[in-house]
Amino acid sequence: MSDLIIKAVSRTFPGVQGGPPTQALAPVDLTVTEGEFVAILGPSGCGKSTLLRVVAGLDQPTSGTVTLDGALVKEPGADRGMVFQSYTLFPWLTVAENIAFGPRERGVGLAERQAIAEKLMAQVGLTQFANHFPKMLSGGMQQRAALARALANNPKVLILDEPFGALDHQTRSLMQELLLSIWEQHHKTVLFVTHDIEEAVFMANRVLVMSARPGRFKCEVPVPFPHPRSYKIKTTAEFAALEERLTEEIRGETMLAVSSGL
Ligand SMILES: Nc1ncnc2c1ncn2[C@@H]1O[C@H](COP(=O)(O)OP(=O)(O)OP(=O)(O)O)[C@@H](O)[C@H]1O
Repeated sequence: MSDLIIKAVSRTFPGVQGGPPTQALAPVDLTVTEGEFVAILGPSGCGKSTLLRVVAGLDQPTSGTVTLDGALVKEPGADRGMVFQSYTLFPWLTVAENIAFGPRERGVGLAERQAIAEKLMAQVGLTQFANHFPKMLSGGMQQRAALARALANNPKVLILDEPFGALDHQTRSLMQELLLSIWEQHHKTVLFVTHDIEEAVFMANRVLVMSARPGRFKCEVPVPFPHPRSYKIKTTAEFAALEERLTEEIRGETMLAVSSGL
C-alpha cells in the first residue's frame, strides 16, 4: 500500500533580523491511506502550506519524517504532483508543453508524452487550447492545465494547496466537480488544503481541522457521502450539519489566532 505517513513532523523558522523564531508547525502525525481524499482546514497562518511544502519535499522539517510507500521524502519527486493557488504554469510553454513537461524531464519519448498530454487535455477540457500560452487562458483554464500537469507523471499523491482559491465562485464549483470526477475515476491519494468548508466537505473522505499556530491536528471529521457525488448534496441537511460542525471548530481556532496576533 502506498500510504503517505507523516510522523512527528514539525517546522520552526529562524527569526528574521534578530527576531524570535516562528514555530509554524507543532509535531504532527497523519497517515493518508492509498486512494484517500483528505482535506485540511485551519485558520490563516496555522502552518497548512508549511506542512504541504514538507510533504512535497520543497522544505525540510525541523523534526520528524514523511514517507511515501515506505520511501523517505527528501526532495520533490514525480511520485507527488502539486498544484498551488497562484498560477504556476511555465509562461514560455504552451498548454500541451506544460502538461508534457514532467514526462519530458523523466525522459519519456515524444510520442508517448504527446499522448499523455492529449489524454489529460481531453480530461480537463483543454484540447482546443493545446497550443495556447498560459497568459491567453482564464484563471480557471490555467488551473485546469495545472491539474493536468500535476497528473501527467501519474503521481501516487496529489498535493493541492488552495488550488481554486483565486477563482470566482462559479468557476470554483466547476473545478471542484472536475477534481472530484478525476478522483472518482482514478482514486489518487489527495492532500488538499482549503479555507472553504463547503469545498472540503464536498470532495473529501475525511476533513482535518488544524489549530492556530503552531499547527497541530485538532479534530477529524469523516465525510460519509457515497460516490459518485453530485453538487446537489450541498443542499442536503446532512451536508449542512457537517459544515456547521466544522464552522464551529474553525471559528474557535480563528478567534485564538486573531487574539494572539498570528
Ligand atoms: N519561509 C518562512 N520563513 C519564516 N516564516 C515563515 C516562512 N514560511 C512560513 N512562515 C510562517 O509560518 C507560519 C505558517 O505559515 P503557512 O504559510 O504554513 O500558514 P497557512 O496555514 O498556510 O496560512 P494561509 O492559510 O494564510 O495560507 C506563518 O506564521 C508564516 O509567517
